[in-house]
Amino acid sequence: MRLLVTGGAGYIGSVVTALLLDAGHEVVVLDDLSTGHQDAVPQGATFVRGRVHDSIADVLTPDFDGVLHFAAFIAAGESVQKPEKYWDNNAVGTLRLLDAMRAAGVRRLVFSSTANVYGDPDTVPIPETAAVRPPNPYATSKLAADHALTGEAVGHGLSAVSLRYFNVAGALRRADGSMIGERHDPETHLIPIALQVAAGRREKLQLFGDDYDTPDGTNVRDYIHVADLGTAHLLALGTMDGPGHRVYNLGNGNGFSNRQVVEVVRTVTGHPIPVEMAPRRPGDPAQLVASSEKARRELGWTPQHVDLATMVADAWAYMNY
Ligand SMILES: NC(=O)c1ccc[n+]([C@@H]2O[C@H](COP(=O)([O-])OP(=O)(O)OC[C@H]3O[C@@H](n4cnc5c(N)ncnc54)[C@H](O)[C@@H]3O)[C@@H](O)[C@H]2O)c1
Ligand SMILES: O=c1ccn([C@@H]2O[C@H](COP(=O)(O)OP(=O)(O)O[C@H]3O[C@H](CO)[C@H](O)[C@H](O)[C@H]3O)[C@@H](O)[C@H]2O)c(=O)[nH]1
Repeated sequence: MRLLVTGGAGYIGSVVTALLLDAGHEVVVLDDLSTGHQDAVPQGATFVRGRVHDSIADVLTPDFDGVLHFAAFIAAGESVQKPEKYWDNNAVGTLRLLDAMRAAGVRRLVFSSTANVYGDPDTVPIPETAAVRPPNPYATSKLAADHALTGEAVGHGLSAVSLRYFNVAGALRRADGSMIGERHDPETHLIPIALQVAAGRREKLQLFGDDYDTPDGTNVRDYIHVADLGTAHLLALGTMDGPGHRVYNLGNGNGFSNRQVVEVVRTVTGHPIPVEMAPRRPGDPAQLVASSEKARRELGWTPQHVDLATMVADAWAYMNY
């Protein structure tokens, strides 16, 4: 297929681009480099620098078979302080993409949604049928985009899949020995921050809140290896023929508290990780753990790297690569 990847210079988009190229697809990456890196775009992809809002109508010609839409701002905490930044980039950007797809007659779309839309769920692990209670503007902006996809499928025959990623970690090891991984600046995610402490690039890690209703009081998250996440995109693309919008949760069904994550980082790196308790970060749900039964059943998805220590080891190898 000839595919457009928005956000393909970012962490997950660059990994998925590599997997698409390895599978024989032709890939054009559209990215404004607002948080991504041009050197992260895998060799073999065509790179176009541009913002979705301004460039998508020119880039998306009718010869494309589909779009994978990763371009977004991703920091849930920041979104509480700057909601307009998230609504504009994540919700409005997706509307502009849908306009361009409609105009060009391109019908397949795989969208990066998020576990964050569930907020504080009634049941854990969380199925796709759970009530959505987005706890911050990042999550509301992503949920709005999900709803826009549903309307587009009904009104205009779009074939769309929203993949609701839980917490993505690790790095891709390619056949030639090269690696692709997470390189956010500033970094906001727990595992890479803990690894920066291990590497001596930060003095300590702040843990945001230990008074949640969880076993040790810190937030619980479900971590998924970026390579397994990438595979799900290829499987989803293979199932998209007719109109409709499907949603899949992608996680491993194992919850790790923030304290447990830090312990795994200590074990894997062999470095002490000094921790300082800090107040809660606004907009953080207490506990997010996935049920991915639907993805396993309908997409035939079977994650291969379910061990958190493997994800941390791969992220650590990438940091030292
Ligand atoms: N990282 C996670 O744990 C996680 C979890 C759930 C969902 N997601 C979703 O996955 C997607 C990718 O996340 P990531 O961690 O790779 O983030 P990232 O910041 O590494 O990548 C996003 C990329 O999109 C580009 N971009 C942003 N806005 C753009 C725009 N308007 N036009 C063109 N390019 C634009 C950035 O330059 C960057 O390269 C996002 O949509 C995010 O919401 C991520
Ligand atoms: O320095 C830090 C960084 C994070 N945390 C805590 O670690 C946990 C995980 O936080 P991350 O920022 O690593 O990840 P989030 O769970 O907030 O969100 C991530 O995963 C979501 C899906 O669950 C989203 O889609 C989002 O893009 C992505 O940032 C949270 O309890 C957070 O408060 C700390 O204690 N200290």
